Amino acid sequence: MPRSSSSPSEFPAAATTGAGQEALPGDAGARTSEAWRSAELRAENAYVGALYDRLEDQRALAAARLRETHLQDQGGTYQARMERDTLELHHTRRLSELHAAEYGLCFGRIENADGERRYIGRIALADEEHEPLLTDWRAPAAEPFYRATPAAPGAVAARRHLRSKGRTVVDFDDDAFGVSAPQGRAGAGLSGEGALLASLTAARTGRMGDIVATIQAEQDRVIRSELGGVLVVQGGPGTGKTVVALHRAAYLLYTHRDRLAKRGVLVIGPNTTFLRYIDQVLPALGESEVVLSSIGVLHPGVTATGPDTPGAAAVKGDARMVGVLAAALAGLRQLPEESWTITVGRRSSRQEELQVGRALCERAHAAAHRSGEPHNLARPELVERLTSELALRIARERGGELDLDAVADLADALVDEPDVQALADRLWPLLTPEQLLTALYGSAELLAAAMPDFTGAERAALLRERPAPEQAAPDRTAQSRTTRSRTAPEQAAGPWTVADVPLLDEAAELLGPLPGGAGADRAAAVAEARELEFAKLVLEDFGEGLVEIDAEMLARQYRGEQSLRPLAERAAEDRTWAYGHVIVDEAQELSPMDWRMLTRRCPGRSMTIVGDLAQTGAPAGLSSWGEALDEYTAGRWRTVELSVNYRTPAEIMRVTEGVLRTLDPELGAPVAVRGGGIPPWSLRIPEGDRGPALRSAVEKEIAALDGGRTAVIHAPTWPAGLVEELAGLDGVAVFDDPSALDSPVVLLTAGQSKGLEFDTVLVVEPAEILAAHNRGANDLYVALTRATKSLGVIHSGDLPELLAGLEPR
Ligand SMILES: Nc1ncnc2c1ncn2[C@@H]1O[C@H](COP(=O)(O)OP(=O)(O)OP(=O)(O)O)[C@@H](O)[C@H]1O
Repeated sequence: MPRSSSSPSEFPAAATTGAGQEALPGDAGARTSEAWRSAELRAENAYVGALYDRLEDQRALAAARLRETHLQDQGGTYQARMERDTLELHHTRRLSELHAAEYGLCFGRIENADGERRYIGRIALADEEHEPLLTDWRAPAAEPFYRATPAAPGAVAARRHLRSKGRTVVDFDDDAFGVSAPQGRAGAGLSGEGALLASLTAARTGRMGDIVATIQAEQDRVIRSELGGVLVVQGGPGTGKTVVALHRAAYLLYTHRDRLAKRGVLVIGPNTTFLRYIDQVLPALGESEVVLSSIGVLHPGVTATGPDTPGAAAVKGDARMVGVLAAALAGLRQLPEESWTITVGRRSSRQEELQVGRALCERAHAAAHRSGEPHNLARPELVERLTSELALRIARERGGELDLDAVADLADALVDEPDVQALADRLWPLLTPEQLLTALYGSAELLAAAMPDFTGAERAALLRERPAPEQAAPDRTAQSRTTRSRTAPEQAAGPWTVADVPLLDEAAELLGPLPGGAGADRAAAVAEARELEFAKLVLEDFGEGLVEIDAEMLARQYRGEQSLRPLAERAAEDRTWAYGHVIVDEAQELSPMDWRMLTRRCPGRSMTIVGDLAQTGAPAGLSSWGEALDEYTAGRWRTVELSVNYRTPAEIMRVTEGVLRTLDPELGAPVAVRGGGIPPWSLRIPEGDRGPALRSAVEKEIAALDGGRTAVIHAPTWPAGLVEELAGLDGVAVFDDPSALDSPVVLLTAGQSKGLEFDTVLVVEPAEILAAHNRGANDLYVALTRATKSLGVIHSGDLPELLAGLEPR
């Protein structure tokens, strides 16, 4: 190990009592004495203080380099400007990484039997002779800090967790291994129990924090699992799936930066409130290039805001919708019964009327199909076939010798004839994804033709008789480029719902870009390729170390596209962006159509999928992982299970047992890591006019709260009046409110509470949550497992038998 108690240089020696000394934990007297702890604390503070000094030096250095880069001549050659911008980005990132390490810079150390020790922290620091002072938590050398257990200590003889306030170490816990290892929780495999419990019992802030100091061994195995293939992390509530997935993102970017930084890592969460809940974790770990998104905003240019009935969501999520969209598109490509009449040469003295028969139209269709291109890109083949046949016919009808060059010129001229364009629009309309979906939802006839395998009720669930144009969100720019297309409906069926988004994405695959749209111009693509080659040469000059800068990014910058913008922004607006790794949280909620969209974003199939099948609430959600994954990665996905619940106290988990049994008698709840001391309770309120009764019961509970965050969780079927009754209470925010998580009390449905946690949870009318839909029991299980401290259930009717374990008040 690099730094031992006899380490050189003026850097303070680490605390002197270590595993190499006989006095480790077994010598209880020595280890608990106040004097010994104070001396240890002083030594740790000296060491950590010096680490902060070193951090300051590094910051000053990075800031100076950044300043130097700024001061460089702003002119210069193309290459010089590229180099300067590249360096500027590099130094800016380094500086933000150093700033992110401020809080809890160093949080632990390990020691081997020879007394050699290694300090573990948020980043790596070395002294001026490049001797390591602090090991990055993601480095292989830090792994034993997380993995060592009393049963399998490996080379680790002692481990210490440091607890700090600001830059001061205020306390520490020692785990010692070997013969003198204490029994109890540490014997059960918990690492850094004191630090862990302090973090678990702290009041919630409405934002998830990082757990870098207290990652447990089973979680560390997930975090450091290899990059390739699909890793499924199944675990009950509170087992740390979300937080572990986020740490895995940071770990993967550190370990495989050359492969991942340029393509980025995408994290998918269930909704924007959830994304806000987790959005500070990665920046705190020094990572700003991870894209946080949800299904509802994954298709560029669309933000899902509309609601779906459970029936509509189930149909839209069905894998058969792939065929439905293709059939709907085919249904919009018209053919004449016999023939259509068009007039050409309207603007000249030589107007001619032409009959365009069905056979010619079919040949034009066939030509477009043969191109193998997506719909919009195939249209030129159709137009080519039409105009060349029509030109030939006109030439023949005009008589005289057939001049092939003249025929070709005539065909070219026909392309711009309004009637020919109108004909092409009927035969093969240019379409945006929004227009295709709007056409489908707006026509019972098209739904019937495109959905023969669905029931009448399923088709009716999609029908929107009265589209709401004022809420429509079509791509107006795209539409204006397609002014020739008149066949497609002009109204959109917005607002789009979350379940529409993968359908829009699928439609975009089928349709391809519009002429003139991004990606459609092949000449521009050639120019782009040339610039890309040049940018690659510039990056080669820099050598390694600037891997986070992408040649593509540089090339775009000099095309005037400001591509040194954060990766998150560039990726979010590019539908064809291929991420290096995709992490999906609450993955059990995703429909087959969602999976199709996501796997398109990850052609390399390097994915981490975390979820809990017992919590599936979505109508098209999963009952098994194979349902989603076999189609895309058959035989290439692996599963790990997390088994310890860090969130929910044992008393609350006992109450959930009945609900879990109804979901699946085979399912076992994760083991709660701690008891909470507050027995979960139930309160019956009078049935009659329950609005005011509920209001006053909830109000009383809120008034009795002792700080922290509280959730009031209700059924999704509640009438608006009842929601308003509670939302009107002092300090209560509703889920959709952007500042909901900052409010002391949030009112939300069981489905919305997924992934979140609160100090106190009040579940109101559990029977209604159970009855709300066919996955009501899953929703109730989610609601009951959100609390870190206390759970109360308020009900007017009889309490469901499943909740027999509650103590009536
Ligand atoms: N090793 C750990 N150290 C400290 N806190 C932890 C640790 N593991 C998990 N936690 C905390 O436990 C809580 C639950 O974690 P998380 O939300 O990631 O669980 P989950 O498995 O995603 O839960 P659910 O499926 O119920 O949404 C969080 O507050 C998290 O920070």
